Amino acid sequence: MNKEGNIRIAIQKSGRLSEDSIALFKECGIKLEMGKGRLKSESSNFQAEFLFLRDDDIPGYVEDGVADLGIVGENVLVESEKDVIVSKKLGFSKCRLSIAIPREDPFEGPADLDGKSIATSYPKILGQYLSENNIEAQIHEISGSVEIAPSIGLADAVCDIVSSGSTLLSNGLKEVQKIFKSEAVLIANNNLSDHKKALLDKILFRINAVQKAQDNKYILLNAPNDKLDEIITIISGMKSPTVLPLAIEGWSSVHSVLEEREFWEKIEALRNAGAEGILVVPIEKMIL
Ligand SMILES: Nc1ncnc2c1ncn2[C@@H]1O[C@H](COP(=O)(O)OP(=O)(O)OP(=O)(O)O)[C@@H](O)[C@H]1O
Ligand SMILES: O=P(O)(O)OC[C@H]1O[C@H](OP(=O)(O)OP(=O)(O)O)[C@H](O)[C@@H]1O
Ligand SMILES: [Mg+2]
Repeated sequence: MNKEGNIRIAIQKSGRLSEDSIALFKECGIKLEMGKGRLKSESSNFQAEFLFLRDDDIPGYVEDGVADLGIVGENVLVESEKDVIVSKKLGFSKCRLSIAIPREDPFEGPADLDGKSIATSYPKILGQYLSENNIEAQIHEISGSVEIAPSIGLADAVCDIVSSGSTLLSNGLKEVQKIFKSEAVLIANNNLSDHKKALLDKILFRINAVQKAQDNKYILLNAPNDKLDEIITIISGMKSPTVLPLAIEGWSSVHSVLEEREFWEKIEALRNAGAEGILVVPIEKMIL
């Protein structure tokens, strides 16, 4: 394999993004070895080299071209103010940045934050929110364990990552304002060579197939032949459903693809239309 031709991909070494980033490349059929303490690894079956880094460093490395691609949370990307291309939203590590205050404090609206101090690791995103809403608050930048700040008298409020809300709850805080929605994104350097652009396209093609498969289910069912027309309109599938005769006279087997988001409504409609023996199975890859 041509070493110069490898596309360099930066992923988080360990943390909330690591497992899903590694799983994504595996599902795309791109092998990557991870040894203990190993910070760089070349794929054995794709022209790619992986760098295992702290997530905060990834946008800068991709902007500078030290890495060609990277996976990072939108929160870290926007806070970094680096100039890179967002190639794909990846749908994992979904979270939000929110302002939270002690549970017992009253809160009528964002104007209540005027004159308050807010601890955060995201001073730029918070600063933007405050200025857009004409709130004069003091930003107190800290690098971690932000939720502790009000209880030790460091700040009146916090602005940090929230997902389930359990960290806020266990620190006596309540979420009062969501200011930014985030998920993991694949970012790319602005000046990729044509060769690397072609490798990125290959990766994106595979990611799309993996994501499409995750959003869809394969469905098999039995139906009396006089109900086929109605059933086929309910599950039209990728082109049209496959219809095969059953050994028993007057019945057919119908195979199709269903989108996860409309799954339960369609199942109900199918049952009402006379479908029986409905089987639903996951799809591993889906190429349109
Ligand atoms: N509770 C959560 N639920 C979902 N996503 C989260 C959660 N916490 C963080 N994230 C997302 O995952 C990213 C990485 O979080 P993590 O806690 O691993 O970062 P970190 O401690 O700064 O890691 P590093 O050591 O690489 O600097 C965050 O920037 C955010 O996008
Ligand atoms: O709303 P929740 O589901 O409780 O998640 C939010 C917490 O998750 C993250 O921390 P993490 O657990 O990754 O630890 P860290 O602070 O060491 O990064 C984040 O910094 C919040 O503290
Ligand atoms: Mg970090």
